[in-house]
Amino acid sequence: MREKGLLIVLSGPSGVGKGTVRKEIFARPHTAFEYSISMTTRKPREGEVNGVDYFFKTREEFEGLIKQDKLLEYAEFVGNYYGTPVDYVRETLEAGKDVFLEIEVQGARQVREKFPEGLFIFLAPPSLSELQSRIVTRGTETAEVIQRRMTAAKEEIEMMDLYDYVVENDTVAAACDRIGAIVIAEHCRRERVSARYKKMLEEN
Ligand SMILES: Nc1nc2c(ncn2[C@@H]2O[C@H](COP(=O)(O)OP(=O)(O)O)[C@@H](O)[C@H]2O)c(=O)[nH]1
Ligand SMILES: Nc1ncnc2c1ncn2[C@@H]1O[C@H](COP(=O)(O)OP(=O)(O)O)[C@@H](O)[C@H]1O
Repeated sequence: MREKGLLIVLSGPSGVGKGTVRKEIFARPHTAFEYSISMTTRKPREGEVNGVDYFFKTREEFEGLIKQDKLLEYAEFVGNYYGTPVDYVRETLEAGKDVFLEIEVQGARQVREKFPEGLFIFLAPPSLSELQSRIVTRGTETAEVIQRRMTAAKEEIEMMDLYDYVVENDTVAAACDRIGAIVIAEHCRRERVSARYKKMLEEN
């Protein structure tokens, strides 16, 4: 039987650089993870494409998905719903491929309950002031939303101890290198005790 893929969850406060780091990871030539595109009720930002950045949904459509149990997890974040399509994740893991989720912390906590064997990585800012300046520099939010995101960020940072690893996003390249190294190490660690090796030993 083929090994199941690894579920990799990258989370952390808004504005820490999750999207930037994720894009860089997928731009690197040797990345073999499958990115799970989320559903959201947020309006597309300039340049965002439906089915590439997100599947953009109305509130009614999103609530329909919740009722039909089509989401592995979902959360309401700063007034919008965000959620992970469960069928895509399960099918891709069953096919033996690693799935990469980039989600906020409430969602990551729900995934932890359903997939405790997942690999949970918290992306941390070098400091709170650096976090604020990244949200401001991005320029996509109003002053009021920035303030709400900063308040949320402080609570989110308190949850970092629940993760398997904390990666500081000082530079994007270094953060991506660390995440790549963690995934390689986790594969080695898990395969050491995997069913495949146990079976080989039994057969000999
Ligand atoms: N729980 C959950 N959070 C998500 C999902 N997709 C994206 N997010 C998170 O929702 C938050 C807001 O995303 P977005 O509006 O794109 O803004 P940005 O990531 O802060 O630029 C971010 O922390 C994302 O990581 C999802 O499927 N589930
Ligand atoms: N390592 C970094 N150093 C400096 N700026 C960064 C770094 N990582 C991300 N940024 C910037 O911070 C802002 C927020 O990043 P983003 O990826 O949108 O965060 P998130 O997805 O966690 O909300 C963006 O303007 C991005 O260019």
